Amino acid sequence: MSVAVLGSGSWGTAFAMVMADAGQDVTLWARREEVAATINDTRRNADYLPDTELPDNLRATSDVGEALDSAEIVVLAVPSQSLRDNLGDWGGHIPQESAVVSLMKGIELGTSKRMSEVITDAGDIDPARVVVVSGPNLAKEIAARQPAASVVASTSPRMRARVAEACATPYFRPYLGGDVVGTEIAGATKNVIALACGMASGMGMGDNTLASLITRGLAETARLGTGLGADPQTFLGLAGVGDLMATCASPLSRNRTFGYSLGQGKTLEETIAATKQVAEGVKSCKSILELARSVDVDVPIVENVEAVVYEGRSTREVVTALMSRARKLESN
Ligand SMILES: NC(=O)C1=CN([C@@H]2O[C@H](COP(=O)(O)OP(=O)(O)OC[C@H]3O[C@@H](n4cnc5c(N)ncnc54)[C@H](OP(=O)(O)O)[C@@H]3O)[C@@H](O)[C@H]2O)C=CC1
Ligand SMILES: O=C(CO)COP(=O)(O)O
Repeated sequence: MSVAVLGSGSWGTAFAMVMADAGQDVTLWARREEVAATINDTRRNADYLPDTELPDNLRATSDVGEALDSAEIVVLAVPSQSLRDNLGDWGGHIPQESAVVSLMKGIELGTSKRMSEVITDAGDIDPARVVVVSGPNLAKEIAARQPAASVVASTSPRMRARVAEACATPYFRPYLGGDVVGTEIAGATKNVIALACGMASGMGMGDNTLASLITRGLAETARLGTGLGADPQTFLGLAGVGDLMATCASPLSRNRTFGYSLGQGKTLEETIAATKQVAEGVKSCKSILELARSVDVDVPIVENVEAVVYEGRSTREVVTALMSRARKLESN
């Protein structure tokens, strides 16, 4: 199959490698010409995955028209907040019959839209063509070809089957799903919970704190998702608890690392300056909070992370705020 992957950061490159390993003919679009040239010349993405040798059936280009030409699957792997603008530039080139895959885990600022909604809006794509891939998929581990599983979700059985078939390898196992809303809410919200876990670790807190944050983080994620019409089962699966466990625990997570820096007492500005890759939760905490308020769902961990990032609250203050909330039933 002919596949275009638009975005050559950590996950775009690693997922392009997965699809090439699965036997597809893959073209990876890089916005900088020198990145495309280096990939073609050295078989490595020196900026993002320098230790990974990329297969020969993966080639790079900085010409989006060339990447998209006759693609049967178009994979989008750019930061969530730039997607709308990118689609404004690319929309006309996306082939009519292609499946359009979102790898992004974020919610758009200003509109509180999920990435599949941005794709249908800004790219003028039929929702049935959109497929979301989400799960515990830290790019560096996938690039090292360590076994992992993921959810390939779409309302269209045909489109999700096409994408799952195209990315199945001995080390990457796709599961099929129909709950696009739940899969996207799980993926975006876990980044904010990972920020909170990083903050706690940076402050020196141990495993009880992390387990409490992960468990209550899952509860508020599921509450938000079901409030938006998602299937509650999704949150117990790979895109839910699976991705939460990987991201909240791993030093490879950019969101966890960002939170850790704040927990250690670095300022927001210092932390942003030290962060070279996208940590989606930093922006999405605000859009997720707005989304939750729009459906009257309580998301206290998200709310407190947002207070640190956008309102200058200290990590100590938010620990006190979370621990002194009114008592309630665990199941509520
Ligand atoms: N990394 C991971 O482990 C995983 C990431 N994801 C999700 O995948 C998405 C992409 O993440 P990831 O690849 O890791 O991000 P990275 O930060 O590693 O790479 C971002 C990529 O987007 C490009 N880019 C940045 N700004 C723009 C813009 N305005 N227009 C077009 N391209 C732009 C960058 O180009 P340049 O190099 O020129 O700056 C780079 O190629 C995120 O939503 C993330 O949450 C999902 C699962 C796993
Ligand atoms: O989504 C991820 C793993 O599944 C990657 O998380 P980070 O963006 O925090 O690195």
